[in-house]
Amino acid sequence: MDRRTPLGVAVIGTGRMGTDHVRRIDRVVSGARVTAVVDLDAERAEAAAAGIDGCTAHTDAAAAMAAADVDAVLIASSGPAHEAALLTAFEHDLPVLCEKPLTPDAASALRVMEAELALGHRRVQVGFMRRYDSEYVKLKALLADGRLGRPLMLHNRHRNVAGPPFFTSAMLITDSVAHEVDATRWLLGHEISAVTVLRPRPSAAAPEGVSDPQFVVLETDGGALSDVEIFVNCGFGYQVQAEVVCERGTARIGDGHSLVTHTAGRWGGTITQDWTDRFAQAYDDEIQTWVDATRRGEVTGPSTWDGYAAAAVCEAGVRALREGGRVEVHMVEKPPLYR
Ligand SMILES: NC(=O)C1=CN([C@@H]2O[C@H](COP(=O)(O)OP(=O)(O)OC[C@H]3O[C@@H](n4cnc5c(N)ncnc54)[C@H](O)[C@@H]3O)[C@@H](O)[C@H]2O)C=CC1
Ligand SMILES: O=C1[C@@H](O)[C@H](O)[C@@H](O)[C@H](O)[C@H]1O
Repeated sequence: MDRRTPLGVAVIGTGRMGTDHVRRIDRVVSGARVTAVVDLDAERAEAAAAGIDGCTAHTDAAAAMAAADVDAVLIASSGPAHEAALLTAFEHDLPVLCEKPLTPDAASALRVMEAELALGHRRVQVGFMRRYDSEYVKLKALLADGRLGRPLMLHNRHRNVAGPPFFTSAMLITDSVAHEVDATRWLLGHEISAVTVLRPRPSAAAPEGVSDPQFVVLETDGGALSDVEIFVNCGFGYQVQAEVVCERGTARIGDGHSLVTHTAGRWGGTITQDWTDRFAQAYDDEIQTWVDATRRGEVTGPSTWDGYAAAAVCEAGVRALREGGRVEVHMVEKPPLYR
């Protein structure tokens, strides 16, 4: 595309994430503008379009994607709606940034991958934004330079203040641990081969019938272990921490010590309360990188394969949660397009 023309983006889904991405494209990143917004809830779509010059509001994603001023699509609808939006975007051969999860299960992720393979070129970047977080980027670089030796274990903690009311035990894995699944694969460069889920007694803050917290153990094909404490009703803050244990040392991120105060006989800092705060820089860099690559005619970042792999691992995790024991992950062979 002409480098002087901003990329026209249709944002599908204007709930919490979609509205934040609309703001980001409109006010933070360069080289793009929001030309259409879509939500099943017409009032939400209209509210998101209000005040943005030339932005139209729709309730039907297909109508928005057919518009002449739409060059690319950002999907931020709920997970089960992603597949239909992705397939429509492929019909128009439009580049897509799709929020995680790519789709909620491995079979639908595979259908999306097959449709992209039929196009013959990559079109999708999946919204695994931790790959753009400055702390995760530093950890990845440290592991890549080999100074600490081979990684043996990765300890992850993922805590939310309170899960949404519709969250089930399985969603702790498919919606939340999905991030650690991708971070583990990306940091270590391994595929995940088996999943075990252990459950302590539920917190009194967990809704009736929801297993929260959970302790998920991921085994990798490179012989490493990655464990994840997921606790979505911890009540006190939003914390995402990771510590890698290597042959010659350890490295840790996510302690949130950017400002520590000492006063009145106490010391301390603040804890972020949600992802829009903790990962603000990561979302900004993720969307800017997507816009820049799309304007160059390239697709970079987490691919449809990565979205499929995460879905397959999470599906094994949900089986392990329900049936107990260790469940192996089965995936199709990686197609050459994603190697
Ligand atoms: N990367 C990250 O850290 C985060 C990612 N997410 C992901 O972002 C996506 C959206 O999550 P939230 O904004 O929290 O949800 P939300 O429930 O606030 O918003 C979803 C919106 O999509 C709309 N929608 C549903 N089906 C639709 C369809 N077929 N066409 C058009 N609109 C449709 C709903 O009406 C709603 O307004 C999910 O995939 C979620 O997993 C959410 C939170 C953080
Ligand atoms: O993706 C996200 C949410 O969908 C999920 O529900 C939260 O647990 C995560 O922390 C957040 O990053």
